[in-house]
Amino acid sequence: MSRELLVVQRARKSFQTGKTKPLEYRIHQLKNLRRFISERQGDITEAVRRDLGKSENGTQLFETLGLEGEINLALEKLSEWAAPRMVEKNLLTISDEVYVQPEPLGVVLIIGAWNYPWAITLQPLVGAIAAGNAAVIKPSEVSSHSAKVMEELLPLYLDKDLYPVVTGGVSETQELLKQRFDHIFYTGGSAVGKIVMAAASCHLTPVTLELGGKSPCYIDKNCDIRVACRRITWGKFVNCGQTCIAPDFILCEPSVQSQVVEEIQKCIKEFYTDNPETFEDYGRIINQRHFKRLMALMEGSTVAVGGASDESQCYIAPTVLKDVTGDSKVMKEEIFGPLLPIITVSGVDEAIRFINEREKPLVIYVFSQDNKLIKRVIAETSSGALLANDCLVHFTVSALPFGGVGNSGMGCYHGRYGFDQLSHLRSCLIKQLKMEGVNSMRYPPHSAKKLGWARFFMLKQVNVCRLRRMALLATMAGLAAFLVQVKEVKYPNSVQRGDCVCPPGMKVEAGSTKED
Ligand SMILES: NC(=O)c1ccc[n+]([C@@H]2O[C@H](COP(=O)([O-])OP(=O)(O)OC[C@H]3O[C@@H](n4cnc5c(N)ncnc54)[C@H](O)[C@@H]3O)[C@@H](O)[C@H]2O)c1
Ligand SMILES: CCCCCCCC=O
Repeated sequence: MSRELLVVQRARKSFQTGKTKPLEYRIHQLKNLRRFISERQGDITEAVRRDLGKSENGTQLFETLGLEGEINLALEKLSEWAAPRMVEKNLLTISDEVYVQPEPLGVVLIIGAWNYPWAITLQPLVGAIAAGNAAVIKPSEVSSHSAKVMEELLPLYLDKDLYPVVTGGVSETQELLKQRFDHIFYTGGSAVGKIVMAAASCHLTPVTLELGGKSPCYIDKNCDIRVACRRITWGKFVNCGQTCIAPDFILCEPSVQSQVVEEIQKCIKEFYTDNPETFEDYGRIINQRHFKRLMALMEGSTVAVGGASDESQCYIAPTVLKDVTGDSKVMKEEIFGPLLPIITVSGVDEAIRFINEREKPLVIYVFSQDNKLIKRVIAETSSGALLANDCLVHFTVSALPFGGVGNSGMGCYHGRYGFDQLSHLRSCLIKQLKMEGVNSMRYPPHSAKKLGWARFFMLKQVNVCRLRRMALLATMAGLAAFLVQVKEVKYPNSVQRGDCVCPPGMKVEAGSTKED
């Protein structure tokens, strides 16, 4: 019996005891997860430094801050998210109890990626715990230090049977994928995404695939190019470009290309100094395989900024490539590193065409002062998300579903979306055994008359909230009418001005009510 099978069996057995059902239990585990992050911040930071060369503050900013926010939100909203959700009814079900009851799915497999090894692996876990699931956590073997710390320390805080960490590489992941799960939440590249989905299909297990792709960034020539370039430089070179939502390439008109290059060059210097290699807030490429892949991607393109590298350090300087074309090597795959190609287009029409000829990206970025142009790009393209005049920040908005579309993924999470993604939204309808007569319209023998009634009863939607509001208004109106009558009896000579009723003894003057 494999270790992976044992772990999944243990998680399922524990889940089946029903201990994750009470919200108090989930809250307790979420609080423990929060405590893990605060008490073990040092271990986390050190692991990420060793994996990706990130600084302490950088790790807090990009790995654990968002995680804390997601936990806090789940703690605050859990009772609301988990409560029955009343829905609109039709006339046929008007007297029934009709609602959606979120319920846990069972055992979830979370497969993480290496680029933000904590945020990417533990954020789905927040949703899994909140929704009342067990979860097997498989961190990426590529960020090996983070995986080790997660394996050693997380069980000190969370229930070991319900939330086990399984480390290992491809063979361990494939062994896990043979097991039966109730949901698989995978973050990583599209090629492995297909392997995951194929494996899931054997058990008809639903999947969330958080994938990547080439996210385009269009700069309108009429925008504030200096500000645009600051935000793009930040979004691209943070974590050395190893960010799923980093702007992959720039599209702009030829007339602004050199200004864009100049501004980005200034920002690189301002953010990372003249020598990013020795600057603590500029990290490293994860490993030599990716280093070599990135160096090869540059072949055939003109370096406008940067280009320096050191293989022994897995260092590649923030680099801008100019006059790149759609056929260049760097445009053949997701870059996922600190190379920023610029492709010139004749304007927004060509930019939209260029985007639509390719796979649907995780994000489209547009920098423009023209709201109509932004809305046009929204209307004429498709992507997981669209951001105008900034980069990355949508990841921090828990109220927005985070996820891809088409080749950039399926399903979404963050905040309530994470809870819903890992819940079964169960339809519940509770009817009484009374009023059987109403049902005759749907029983055989069928007739045109019965069909007419069925049309009326089934197609008429009733908004219960509106109905309640109307009932409340009617009650208030009734009450007001009653009070007026009482007053008429008590103060027969009272004066009414506008909606103010004055008892006798009060004289009404223009703009005020005065006592005699
Ligand atoms: N959408 C998002 O939220 C998001 C976040 C981070 C990264 N990404 C994407 O992830 C990609 C980078 O990650 P990666 O793919 O290099 O990560 P990776 O190599 O760490 O792989 C991800 C996971 O898949 C497993 N895996 C790898 N090969 C496998 C195989 N043959 N069979 C079964 N399992 C296998 C690994 O063990 C790992 O746990 C980029 O495309 C990036 O855009 C997306
Ligand atoms: C504030 C930005 C955080 C970015 C996290 C991106 C996750 C995908 O790689």
